[in-house]
Amino acid sequence: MKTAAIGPVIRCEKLTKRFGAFTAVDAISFAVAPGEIFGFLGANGAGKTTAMRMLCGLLGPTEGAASVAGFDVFTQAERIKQHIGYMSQKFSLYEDLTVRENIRFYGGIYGLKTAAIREKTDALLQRLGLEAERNTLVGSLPLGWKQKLAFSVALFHDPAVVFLDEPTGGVDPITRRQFWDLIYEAAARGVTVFITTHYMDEAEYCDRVSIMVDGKIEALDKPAGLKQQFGVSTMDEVFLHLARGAKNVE
Ligand SMILES: Nc1ncnc2c1ncn2[C@@H]1O[C@H](COP(=O)(O)OP(=O)(O)OP(=O)(O)O)[C@@H](O)[C@H]1O
Repeated sequence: MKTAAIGPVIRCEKLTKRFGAFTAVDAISFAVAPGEIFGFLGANGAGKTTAMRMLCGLLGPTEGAASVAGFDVFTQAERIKQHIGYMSQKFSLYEDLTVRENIRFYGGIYGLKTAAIREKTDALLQRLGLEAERNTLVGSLPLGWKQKLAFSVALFHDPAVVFLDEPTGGVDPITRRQFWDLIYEAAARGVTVFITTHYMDEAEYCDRVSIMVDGKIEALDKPAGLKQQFGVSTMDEVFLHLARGAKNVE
């Protein structure tokens, strides 16, 4: 289900969220192109999850404007939910269901027909190299495999955009790199990828990276551009440079 909209798939203009007197997301503006891999970085408490929840149609903004896949976050939140995939830190696969049962369950939730689910399941298992594990309980899979499966399930209904909230927590850089092969494949098919991460190796893999500090976007560019801007050689240093001045660190 791709959007017919031409131009940015995600667009924010001074998007703001206040909780009482506290401004968690402070007038952020940016646009993300179709097929782009957009890294959304910031220290704990910077406001990333709040911003992401607004873009997913899960939390009403206070002010500003934003659209995702051509739908308005204020008035068309339900339409947004149909056109996005979402993978949270604690991805929502059922540990006590098998690989195949999980895929069938989510395919059903996304409204796919049984025949389509069967066909797509076979293709998915083949792509992930999990054919032999189709009847294995998800709870007994290694964490890296669960993450890959959760990502694939988030893409099962062919969304225009996939939001990934720290999708690779707790695995080693090699397993993260394998996960990123799947991200690149999805982006090459035109899926827009919006990803939060605390791993700077992952920041390097993004097309562009924004860095949020105390609710504001303090920097946004390609990784090479950010390093040049701050006169440093790693994304770690860029991040430390910006996050050091933060007030709302949790
Ligand atoms: N429902 C809420 N009510 C009041 N304050 C909130 C609420 N949700 C978030 N906040 C505050 O907003 C700020 C931003 O939180 P948010 O979870 O968006 O940060 P984050 O950048 O995603 O951090 P993390 O990396 O830890 O997930 C924090 O200070 C948090 O305490």
